[in-house]
Amino acid sequence: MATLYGYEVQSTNDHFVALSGSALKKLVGARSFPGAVAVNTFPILRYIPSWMPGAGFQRYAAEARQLTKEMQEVPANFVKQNMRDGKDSTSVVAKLLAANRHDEAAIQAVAGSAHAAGTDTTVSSLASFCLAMALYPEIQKKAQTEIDTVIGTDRLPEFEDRPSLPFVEALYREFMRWKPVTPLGVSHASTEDDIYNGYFIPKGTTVISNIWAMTRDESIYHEPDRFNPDRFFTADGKLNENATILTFGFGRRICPGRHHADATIWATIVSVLSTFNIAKAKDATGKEIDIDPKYSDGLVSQPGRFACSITPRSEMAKTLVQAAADTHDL
Ligand code: HEM
Repeated sequence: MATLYGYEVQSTNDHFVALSGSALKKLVGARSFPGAVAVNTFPILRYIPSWMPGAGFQRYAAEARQLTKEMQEVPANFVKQNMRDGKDSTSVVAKLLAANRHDEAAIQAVAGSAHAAGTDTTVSSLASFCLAMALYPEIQKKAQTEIDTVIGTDRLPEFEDRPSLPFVEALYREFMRWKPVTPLGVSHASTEDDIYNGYFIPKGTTVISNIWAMTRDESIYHEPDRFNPDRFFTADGKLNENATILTFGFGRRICPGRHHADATIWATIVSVLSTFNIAKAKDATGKEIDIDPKYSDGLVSQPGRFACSITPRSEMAKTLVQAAADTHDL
């Protein structure tokens, strides 16, 4: 929201977040997947009137359309007001509006799709990171030891530190593999007849990339359900060449926001690892609460809610976090 609209999200009860949350629930939920609703397979069904039994998809689509429209318009209006007040010239939408080279509907759609594509996906990957850290404390400790050794404990990590933190890098690759955010990618249709591995694929066929299966390929990932960053190291302890994050998709339509996501997610995990401990939460008797959240179906798969405890690693860590919050007026 800050990059696109120059808007700093409130930590609770944020109006814009609530609005985009309602739209995204419809856009990336289970019904959004090809084949999940009969009309996707039999397009003629779209002529069924919305009042007929079995035409729930019509009402779903109408609600999704309305929410998507609001999700695009409301933050764009916020930018326009800020520009009139002389408060915003640096957000993506402000720059595009000021350049006056595209019509406003296109600008709203570009910002809306970047926001829609980048929000739940990033949140899902960070939730899987927290889950992995709570479930595998020894791996968390190893990453923290690397950070403490390379950076020390008296400053927060910077992007320039990234090449010096190979274990954090492997940890990032591993949770993006372990729980792929988009298990079945985004479907496409073939634009012409094709033959692949002896299979005839007629023009117009829906093609689904099974990212889930790729991340579970035992010939590459031994015991694929185990969270194990060490699988990304060579025998002599160097990061291996397997740096492709499959969950960003492939080819011409690969996620264009992947560099933004990669930077955001890396910066978040390295900052959290350097300053906080993530652990299983405890019940009133002090016993650890087991966690094994169910992941949602749909275009974007997210873990259900789970309890965990997030505590500062030290007094110095508290000071660093407070100083960063003060600098950014949070
Ligand atoms: C963990 C984070 C993310 C994941 C896992 C992810 C994944 C994906 C995938 C699988 C696709 C479809 C690729 C294909 O068709 O093969 C996609 C498309 C897209 N992503 Fe991302 N994405 C993420 C973050 C972002 C961010 C932060 C942005 C924007 C800043 C973004 C913008 C887009 C857009 C606009 C498309 C549509 C591209 C097109 O249709 O040509 N994504 N993403």
